[in-house]
Amino acid sequence: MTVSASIAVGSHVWVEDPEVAWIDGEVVELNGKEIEVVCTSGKRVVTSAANVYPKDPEAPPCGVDDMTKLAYLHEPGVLQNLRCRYDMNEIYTYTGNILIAVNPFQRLPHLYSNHMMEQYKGMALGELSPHPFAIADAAYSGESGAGKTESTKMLMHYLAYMGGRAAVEGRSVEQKVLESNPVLEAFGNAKTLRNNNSSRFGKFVELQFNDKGKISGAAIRTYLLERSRVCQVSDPERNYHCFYMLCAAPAEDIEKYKLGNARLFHYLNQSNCYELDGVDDSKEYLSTRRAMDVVGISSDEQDAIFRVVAAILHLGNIEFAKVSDSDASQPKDDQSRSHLKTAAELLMQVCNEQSLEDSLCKRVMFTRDEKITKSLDPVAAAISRDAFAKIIYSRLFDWLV
Ligand SMILES: Nc1ncnc2c1ncn2[C@@H]1O[C@H](COP(=O)(O)OP(=O)(O)OP(=O)(O)O)[C@@H](O)[C@H]1O
Repeated sequence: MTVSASIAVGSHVWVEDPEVAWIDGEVVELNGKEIEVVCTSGKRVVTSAANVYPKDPEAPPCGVDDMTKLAYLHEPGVLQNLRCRYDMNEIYTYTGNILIAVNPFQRLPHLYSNHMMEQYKGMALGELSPHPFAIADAAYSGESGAGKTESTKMLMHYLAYMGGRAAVEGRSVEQKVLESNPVLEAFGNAKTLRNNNSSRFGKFVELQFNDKGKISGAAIRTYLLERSRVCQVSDPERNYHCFYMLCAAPAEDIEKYKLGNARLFHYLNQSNCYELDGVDDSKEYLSTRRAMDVVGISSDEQDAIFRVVAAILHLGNIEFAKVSDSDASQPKDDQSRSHLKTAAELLMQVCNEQSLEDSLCKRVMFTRDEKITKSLDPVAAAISRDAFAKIIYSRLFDWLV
């Protein structure tokens, strides 16, 4: 940056110095393109006007915590600011929302205590002194719909592009890695008030590279899937995408899983939202199946996955009624019985119809020397049904991951 036009006798400037990088001084003489500066060190320097930078005489002596507050954002200005702060053990400085750290070459434990974490929790960037906790907090608390998931996918695409083409049989590793996204989204994402494709779980993705810099695999860890959504959806949100996809599957699959219109299922019809703008669930079903093929989920496994999804929808439609003259409950009518039978069939080996009914309508307690079976009333049976649906969905999700 050349600012020679604004330089006059008396101007405060920065002059390059072979020993200390930049030294400040006052212009005492202008001589064509050459200027003479008396430095604060006492040294007199004659240099080209093009080689000096203006110095802000009003810059605060302790520096500023955000470089964007500097009058001049040039190299000597930036370095001077970092130095003033460093001299006061202020090793962190912002430039907008970028954090600059200067190595203090000493331990500063007071900066990283639990008390500090407590302070930064939920604070907007810039409200407190510059700190890595503030950056971590901003990254951690990116609002729903801010673009975390999409940005992660772009990053994965780029890294896969840079480190792609590892030679393996069949599909390339990077394709498998990338196609894991739509599979997880089908089962872990849902429409919320703020985001039509909101991730309802936390995710940590580790891409692994071999010694030639090619992608060799990925490890994905997920945290805390929102389970309550499986049984409870508030208008105008939706349950997890996979339920709607399966209800929009081709006719032979609908028949196989004994499904139908999403509006028929209690776990879906608590909200009036069934479709998403610009999304065709029948196409999404097929593309999720394709992504599962790419990831390496066999067709038997895919069938088992969707049987569990369908079984959950049938479970949700089982209503309970009181057995006359007792506290016990049973499926309310033929329709509920039929859903119970279908759920048991879809879950196959896991349970038969009677044991499924018992598990929903009774509670078994073990004491030291006996087993006590207690009948549940219809309200408690419905709670136990929902708990069962949530647990099998979250186990399915964990298995998929
Ligand atoms: N870079 C982008 N290009 C195009 N669309 C985007 C981009 N980032 C976000 N979007 C749109 O915004 C929506 C929300 O983004 P995204 O799902 O990434 O948010 P998020 O921060 O992960 O939210 P949540 O915490 O709810 O999962 C996306 O479904 C997409 O439609």
